[in-house]
Amino acid sequence: MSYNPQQIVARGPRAVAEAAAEALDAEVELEGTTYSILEEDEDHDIWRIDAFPTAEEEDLQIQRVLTDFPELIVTAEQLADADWLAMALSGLPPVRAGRFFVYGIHDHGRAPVNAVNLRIEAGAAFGTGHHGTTVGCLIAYNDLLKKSKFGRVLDVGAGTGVLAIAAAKTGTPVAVGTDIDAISVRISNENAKLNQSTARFVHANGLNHRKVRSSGPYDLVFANILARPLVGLSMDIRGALKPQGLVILSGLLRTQERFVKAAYLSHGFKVVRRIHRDAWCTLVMQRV
Ligand SMILES: C[S@@+](CC[C@H](N)C(=O)[O-])C[C@H]1O[C@@H](n2cnc3c(N)ncnc32)[C@H](O)[C@@H]1O
Repeated sequence: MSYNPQQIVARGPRAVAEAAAEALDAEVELEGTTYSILEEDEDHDIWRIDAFPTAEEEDLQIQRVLTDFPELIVTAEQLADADWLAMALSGLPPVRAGRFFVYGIHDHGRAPVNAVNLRIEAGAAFGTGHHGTTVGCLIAYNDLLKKSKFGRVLDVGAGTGVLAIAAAKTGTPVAVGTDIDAISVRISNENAKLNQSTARFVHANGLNHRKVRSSGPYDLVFANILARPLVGLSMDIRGALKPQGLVILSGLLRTQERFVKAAYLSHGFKVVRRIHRDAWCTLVMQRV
């Protein structure tokens, strides 16, 4: 029987929600699972995890991990088929991160005149700007832009394309993105057109594509994936960067910061900055 997609929501205090997020991340079988952790109610210390399983086994495994945290109140809602993720995200508010304002169709008309407006439709791709990792990348990039311009930017694991589109909309003439997921590549290219940006996306595992090689070397690489693939890609990212080039790494939990940092330090990078957001860490590192 086919699986009816559900949205699993778990609410509780920050420390418990963060511990549960770490437990989800530690499950190898859940490596590809889409979930987010956000502060819902600051006054009452209520944080929430939203998880979007796509198969029965994944659903059961998420629920099993969450039962180890009895302080969390867990609910599950049945979602309609097809564009279930877009539907789940359609009620989300727009996000402001530095100069960037990320919004969906439902907030068309609310885009401020003094912001770099990024209209991002999620469909089945990750990266509406609501996740701590995406926000971390946008904030890091926003601050780098105060001092530098980036002629060539690569976005590894583009999702909706939000980061490469942000680069193209802030003066980067060459912005290229890759994703291992063909649907994300299609959505990213659609979002690039929607935003009248020159960013272009190709289907690739990591940096392994002719267009990635021919468009480099890069001044800046974004890589918002997960800790283990980030470590695996560290040599390729170094090879794609110009000397003194920067990489913005995200997708790692705070608890994984040391592991990822060590790999990049050993390949000739230095730490420029780190940003903590929710349970997540964003690292800015420079090729030395
Ligand atoms: C956490 S999302 C980030 C999306 C977007 N860049 C953002 O910041 O919101 C990670 C994306 O990386 C892609 N991905 C995972 N492993 C990859 C790999 N080895 N090569 C390319 N893309 C990969 C996933 O398909 C997913 O779309």
